Amino acid sequence: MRAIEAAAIDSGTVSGLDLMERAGAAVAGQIRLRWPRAGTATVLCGPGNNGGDGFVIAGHLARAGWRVRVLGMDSTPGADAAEMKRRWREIGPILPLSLSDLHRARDSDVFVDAIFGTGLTRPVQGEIDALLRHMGGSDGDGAFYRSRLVAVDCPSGLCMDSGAFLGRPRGPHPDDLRVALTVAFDSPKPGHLLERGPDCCGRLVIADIGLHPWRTGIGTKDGRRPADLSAIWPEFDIEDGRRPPDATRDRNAWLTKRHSVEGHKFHHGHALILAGGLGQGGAARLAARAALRIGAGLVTICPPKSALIEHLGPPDALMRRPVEDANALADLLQDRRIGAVGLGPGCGVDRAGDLLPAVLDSGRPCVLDADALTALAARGFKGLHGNCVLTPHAGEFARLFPDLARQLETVPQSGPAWSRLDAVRAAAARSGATVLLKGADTVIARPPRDEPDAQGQAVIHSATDIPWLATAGAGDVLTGIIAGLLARGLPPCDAASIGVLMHARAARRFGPGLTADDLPQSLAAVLRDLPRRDSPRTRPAALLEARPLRVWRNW
Ligand SMILES: NC(=O)C1=CN([C@@H]2O[C@H](COP(=O)(O)OP(=O)(O)OC[C@H]3O[C@@H](n4cnc5c(N)ncnc54)[C@H](OP(=O)(O)O)[C@@H]3O)[C@@H](O)[C@H]2O)[C@@H](O)CC1
Ligand SMILES: [K+]
Repeated sequence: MRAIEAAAIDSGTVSGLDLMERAGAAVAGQIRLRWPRAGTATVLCGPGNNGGDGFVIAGHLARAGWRVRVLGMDSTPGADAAEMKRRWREIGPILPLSLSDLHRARDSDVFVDAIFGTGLTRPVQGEIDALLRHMGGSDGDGAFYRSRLVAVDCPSGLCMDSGAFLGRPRGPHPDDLRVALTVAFDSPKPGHLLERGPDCCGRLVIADIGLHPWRTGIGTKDGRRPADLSAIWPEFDIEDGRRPPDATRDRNAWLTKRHSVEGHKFHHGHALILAGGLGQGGAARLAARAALRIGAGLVTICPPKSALIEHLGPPDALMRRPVEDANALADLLQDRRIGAVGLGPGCGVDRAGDLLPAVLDSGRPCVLDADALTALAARGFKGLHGNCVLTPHAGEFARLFPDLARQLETVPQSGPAWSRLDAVRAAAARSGATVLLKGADTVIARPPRDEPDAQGQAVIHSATDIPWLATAGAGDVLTGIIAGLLARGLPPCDAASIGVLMHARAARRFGPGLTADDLPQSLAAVLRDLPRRDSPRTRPAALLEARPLRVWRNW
């Protein structure tokens, strides 16, 4: 964000003051949309540009007839924020940013948190810490403030690179400041989407403050993007009322092609799902059904001979082929038409460990999950290659990368804090495979291509609105979706990120009461509703993602 902002200011087209004015106006506009009747507002302003935005908000609300109280600090080192402070002083006074002055403002309809934004570098301390804890609720009236709090860019104290509160143990904490509405600028930051971010930010509105030309590179001198924001924010995850970008519609057309274009089934790929011993076949069958639904032309489930009987029921579209051991699998994989392999769900650790070398030696794109990950943790990463996708949940991640998992648990003392994004990127670089760390805030990273120290592309898929997806077998379905997409020819990182997106959409579409068996069926409805190039009109409902993010323009 800093790089994009700097590129915009360097171009001479906009000044920092312009951006601050647009940012403040956007927040004031959102407040007036949510609280249409002018009331009483208390604006809490910190020392930096976040505080500068606060002075602009105060001015806009005052001109709209609100009774505005501003609590601020003596020191405002930045020139832009100092100018906005000076302009506010022409309208009204600035009271000290203290707990006692906050208590005197209990009659407010709205409290604006403009204390710290993206510039937070260390844990908040002293009087401001006490004030934030009070509003957070551990020793105050949290529910009272929460329903009235609007955060500028983020709730103060939250690190925007990680979604962790600096100076606090990872995970929910009674002191965490949670707000009703967060208005952030241009793009969501990782901290809005990871860890505590989704819960603490409340409703997240992304305000467009005119930085698009510099985000996309149109406005920069060399046409380059100053930062690759798509790395953290897949564009197809936004619902902003516009037509989806062409790339999204092309992708959607590709996803649904299997169902609309004539072609030989082998053109759509052949996925192999390896299954385990008798009585363990459900997980692999869930994966196989999902691979079929996402459009793989052929899917074969491969249990040992003794367990074949378990797979003789529906779905009839599924092919069965016994695979006794690694040699039999290596023979089978001589067939070049087999495009991808799924290994792990219900396989048993011993069998997964036995089959793993044959899968890896074949060089075939593969998804390694569940028991395959346990086997991998025991044998090490040798043989993994760029076409492998690992899909660990937190526990499996800790077994595979214990040091990275430990680092994720330490109390962050300075910003930017080590984040899930950092951890998964490091895991991808170390293992040489695409790594997908499952959770409500899923992170996917692919290994850096050339330079060993470079960071590979990464994607965050934050979906805290579908808690019912945490159900037995949901992970097995994800394995199957990704295996199906790999078989159809998608590169591993795309297969993983589109797979997670479709998986979440299927769950959202079905709603509460979901079991993993319902997911493959629900996928069909999701595919049917994808807006395509040939769609008569876009269907915003199909674009509605994780937590609805709205892009709002006011300039
Ligand atoms: N992105 C955009 O396009 C636009 C962004 N805009 C806005 O700018 C915001 C970012 O502004 P920012 O960089 O000035 O940082 P901000 O969060 O205000 O605080 C930094 C100050 O706090 C201090 N400080 C830090 N930690 C501290 C602590 N624990 N305890 C005490 N002090 C601490 C730090 O001082 P220092 O670390 O040097 O001691 C510094 O003085 C961004 O969130 C958005 O609202 C819009 O105006 C325009 C368009
Ligand atoms: K803030």
